[in-house]
Amino acid sequence: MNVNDLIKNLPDYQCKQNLDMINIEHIAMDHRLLKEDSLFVCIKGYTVDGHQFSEAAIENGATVILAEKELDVSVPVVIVPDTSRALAHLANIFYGHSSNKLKVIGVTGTNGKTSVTHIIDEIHQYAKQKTALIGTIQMVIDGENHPVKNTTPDALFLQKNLYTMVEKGIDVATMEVSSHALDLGRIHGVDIDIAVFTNLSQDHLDYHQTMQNYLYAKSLLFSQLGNTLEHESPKYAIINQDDEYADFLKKVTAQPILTYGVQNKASFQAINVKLMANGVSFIMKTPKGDIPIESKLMGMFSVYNMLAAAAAAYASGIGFEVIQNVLNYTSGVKGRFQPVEHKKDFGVIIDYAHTPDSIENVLSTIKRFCEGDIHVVVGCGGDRDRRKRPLMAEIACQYADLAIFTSDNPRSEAPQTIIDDMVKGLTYNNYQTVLEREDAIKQAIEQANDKDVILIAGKGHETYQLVGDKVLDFDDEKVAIKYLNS
Ligand SMILES: CC(=O)N[C@H]1[C@@H](OP(=O)(O)OP(=O)(O)OC[C@H]2O[C@@H](n3ccc(=O)[nH]c3=O)[C@H](O)[C@@H]2O)O[C@H](CO)[C@@H](O)[C@@H]1O[C@H](C)C(=O)N[C@@H](C)C(=O)N[C@H](CCC(=O)O)C(=O)O
Ligand SMILES: Nc1ncnc2c1ncn2[C@@H]1O[C@H](COP(=O)(O)OP(=O)(O)OP(=O)(O)O)[C@@H](O)[C@H]1O
Ligand SMILES: N[C@H](CCC[C@H](N)C(=O)O)C(=O)O
Ligand SMILES: [Mg+2]
Repeated sequence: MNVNDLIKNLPDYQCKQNLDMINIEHIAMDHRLLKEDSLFVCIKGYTVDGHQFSEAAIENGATVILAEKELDVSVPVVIVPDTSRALAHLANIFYGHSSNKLKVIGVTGTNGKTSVTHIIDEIHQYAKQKTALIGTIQMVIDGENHPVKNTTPDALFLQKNLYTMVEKGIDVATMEVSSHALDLGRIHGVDIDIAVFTNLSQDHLDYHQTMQNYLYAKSLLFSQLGNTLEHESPKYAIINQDDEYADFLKKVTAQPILTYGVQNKASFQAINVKLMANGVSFIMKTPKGDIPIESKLMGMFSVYNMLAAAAAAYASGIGFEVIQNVLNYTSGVKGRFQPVEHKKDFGVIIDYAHTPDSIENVLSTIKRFCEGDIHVVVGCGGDRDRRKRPLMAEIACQYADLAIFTSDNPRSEAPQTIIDDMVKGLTYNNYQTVLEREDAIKQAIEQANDKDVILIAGKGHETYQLVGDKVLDFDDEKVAIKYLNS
């Protein structure tokens, strides 16, 4: 593609060199991944400044550079005020506005994004549509799995893969949209058709500082949903009516709104909810009548996730028979309220709860059916919101009979400091601290009696422990099975 054609719509670029003869085959933001005839985009990151790699990028095949300042290099430099912002738009143009050719469903909220996106994807698959899924665990394009670094990838990775999806004939792409992604503009240029809000509670204050900023970041998904009703297919905002921020988000969007909830009247409302030891049942009131649901998923939070997914699927044009069938058979996502198979007479559940609200939801769900004691093994991530640490510990002690505080991805922090932050000011004494996660799981299992339930929280599907710069193998399920069988 000719570089002039690529950049001509950028509002505020400057370039002293002639770009007429420069055609590029690729765009790259990492000099290590460059190919011949590439545009290299210098991004000022949190760790390093990509501008320092411009020489190396030229050696690796860059024929033009997008930067935020003049560079003394041998190829033309296009200067823009913000390369990240520009990249999102250039990648969208370069990859042929692929999101316009697909149905894109974006799900945001503190908890439940992975769970809801999986149900939405299952519903579309059941309706015989070709689907793609982007989120915390992986990216899946028509059944093929690809690893991911982020819950919502950077704009370049995202646009490139939306293009691949179009090439592969994907009908609908469902993606998690994190608050970081919204704040950093990773989805600028992505034409979202259906935007779903799960809930908002405390997390990521290391990044956003205040709940107000965090809410504002989440709201961008809804304000960016289009400002008119003239679209090829109608757009929808799907909003949890029981969340305290529902009314704010409804004002943010100009698009038609479908609400869901349990406590408040909503387009999709669950009534007669029964929370059982082996699932949930409820009547789903919908714009087209009442639908009984009997699901294997556990807890009130799963009722919300199913309502959100059902509303999104309805907005996407899927019939209620399909929606009902999928809600009745879906068995959830790896590491989300996942029972560990073993022969002992107590239960072991692995769950990705890593926020105060999700820990509370999961523990209160277990409390409903547990006939013995509840033990919880939990830690808090390093280099993440410090303010959630004491809250998570407090809730663990409040709901569980025994809480074992341990490590969960300490990253650059000292594991003991994180645990100290958790227990500082705790008025409960039903806890132990065990630095090594493996020892914590072992001790929880050794202390369990018949009918007890052990919740191993925080890591869910993760198969690693991030310690300093190291990625160490660690799988809660495997470790639990090792001690359950010994
Ligand atoms: C804070 C943050 O968002 N960081 C993201 C950012 O990394 P960074 O700013 O540190 O990048 P950097 O290493 O400084 O590099 C700057 C530039 O130089 C380039 N570079 C770098 C090194 C080199 O040798 N050559 C080179 O060209 C890089 O490709 C990049 O373009 O850009 C990277 C590439 O896009 C992201 O993977 C990375 O996410 C990190 C891994 C991360 O942990 N992010 C978290 C905070 C995050 O975004 N989380 C959300 C939500 C999680 C949730 O679900 O709750 C998410 O969506 O994942
Ligand atoms: N609707 C919900 N409300 C509150 N808690 C939930 C909800 N759905 C799931 N959870 C809890 O939150 C945990 C994480 O769920 P899930 O992975 O779906 O969330 P997520 O929003 O994708 O998280 P992340 O931000 O890490 O990607 C689950 O293991 C469960 O404990
Ligand atoms: N996407 C979340 C996941 C947290 C999971 C937990 N295991 C941790 O490391 O804190 C984050 O990066 O904040
Ligand atoms: Mg997720």
